[in-house]
Amino acid sequence: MDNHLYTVAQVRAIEEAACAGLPPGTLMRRAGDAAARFALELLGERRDKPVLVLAGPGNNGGDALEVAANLADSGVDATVLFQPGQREISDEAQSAHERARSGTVGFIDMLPPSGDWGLVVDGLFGIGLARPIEGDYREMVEAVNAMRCPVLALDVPSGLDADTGAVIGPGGVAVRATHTITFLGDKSGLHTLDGRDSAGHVRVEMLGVSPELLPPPSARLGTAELFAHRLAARRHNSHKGSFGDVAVLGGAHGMAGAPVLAARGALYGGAGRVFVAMLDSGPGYDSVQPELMFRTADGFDFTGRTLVIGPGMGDSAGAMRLLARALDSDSPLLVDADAINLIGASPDLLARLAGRGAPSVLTPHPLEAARLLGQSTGVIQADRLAAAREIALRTRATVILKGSGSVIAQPDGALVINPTGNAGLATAGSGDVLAGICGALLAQAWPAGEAAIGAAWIHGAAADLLVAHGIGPIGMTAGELPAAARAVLNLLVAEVS
Ligand SMILES: NC(=O)C1=CN([C@@H]2O[C@H](COP(=O)(O)OP(=O)(O)OC[C@H]3O[C@@H](n4cnc5c(N)ncnc54)[C@H](O)[C@@H]3O)[C@@H](O)[C@H]2O)[C@@H](O)CC1
Ligand SMILES: [K+]
Repeated sequence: MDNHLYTVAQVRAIEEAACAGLPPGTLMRRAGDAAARFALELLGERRDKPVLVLAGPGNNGGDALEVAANLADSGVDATVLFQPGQREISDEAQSAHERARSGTVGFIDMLPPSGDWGLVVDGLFGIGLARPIEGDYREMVEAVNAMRCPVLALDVPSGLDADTGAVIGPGGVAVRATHTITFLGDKSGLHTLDGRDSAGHVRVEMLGVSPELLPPPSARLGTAELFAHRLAARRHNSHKGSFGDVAVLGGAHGMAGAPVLAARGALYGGAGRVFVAMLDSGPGYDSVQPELMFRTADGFDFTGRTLVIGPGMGDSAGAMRLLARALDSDSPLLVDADAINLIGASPDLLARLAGRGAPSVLTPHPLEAARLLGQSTGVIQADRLAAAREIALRTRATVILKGSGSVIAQPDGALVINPTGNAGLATAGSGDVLAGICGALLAQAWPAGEAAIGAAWIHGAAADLLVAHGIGPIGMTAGELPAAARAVLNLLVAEVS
């Protein structure tokens, strides 16, 4: 399947199974063929420009040597900088080396100070990188990252952990590629944390391996197909009661903006009616969005309403009481921001969350996730998939761990990485809007898992739509997201109707 993600251990197992039925070197040759074709595509009209191929000490370097030989066979001026290590290279890489040497490939042993390359192919390290990149290799990576031309990474951008998306450190570096062709299965690390910046556009090349050899994926990449069956055109004969009520609970004194943004997210996400139940006295209405109904949280009836709790809620005793009441309710519940911090500090609130019967979604950013697990943010970011899964297991809730490549984890351990969105979302209030959109989907009776996957996808696609119209990423504001999310949602519904 297109959206399956595998761990490095799984890819190694796929390789082993595939190799068993093939003559030696077959997979490397296939990788070299596919990557050379991709390189030619990227060169396009600029085939007269020289291509620099960096080949490292392992089989990733072998792939690179195959690419160089293929490019030379196609008439491209290919130059290889081959940097073997202390150890002997594999037989396959040795054959690739001999092949490249026997043709018109040029070999250099250091990078020229300048070069007008049409493309750089990064074949320094793949899934076998075991420690931070240092010395000559580091200089090569830094030189590539300073170049302006397209960079095609083979399998994995050198320096990146293909499982976690972290730059392998301490003090490591990673290639920032414009494109990555990844072999024998897509990998989670290309899509979260530093993965998106390092990998660029990812193409998956299965090297002709039979689908029967593939294990169940360890995670999936989010796609609209994962929630498309929840998208339905609205019946003419419907009314506001048909699409559920959302109540945003939060808004301590001086913090009314966050719940209002969440409420707008819920309104544009299609909820029938949206309330803002303020902890402390706040605005009586939103002059930009007068459709929102303001109430005081004290005594507000939760019955039949989807609750979004936390935006701008603070950590007062009143906030804790309100949260306990929401957790004990039968309402679908989205827990965000300050409410997550309160749960992180209180085993009692955590137990109430884990014991809920109604759907629950948690939307922590890495710092909130760290508080929940009693860890540092560094530990969370070092393995975002593991952290999201652990929170989902402990809370029995669906979790959206926000950040580049948000990770959605279900209590049964299933993982999805959201592929939409851009750096414009790194702005105050964008998380509040996400919470509101997810609340709206819950209110429209989407199960928690699909609501979380759908909300993350739509929220990111809204930001992508804004960028496509020149609104961001720089200067994009959270207040611009709800209307864009509405456009995305209606486009999706039109596509499936
Ligand atoms: N796994 C597969 O099925 C296939 C793998 N292929 C390629 O082979 C790659 C994996 O090959 P390898 O296992 O040889 O791994 P790599 O080529 O990623 O690198 C491993 C080599 O680098 C050395 N090394 C690791 N970290 C280092 C560091 N920081 N500084 C210096 N040297 C370091 C190791 O000692 C070893 O020699 C894949 O990423 C892919 O590109 C392809 O040929 C196609 C098939
Ligand atoms: K690489």
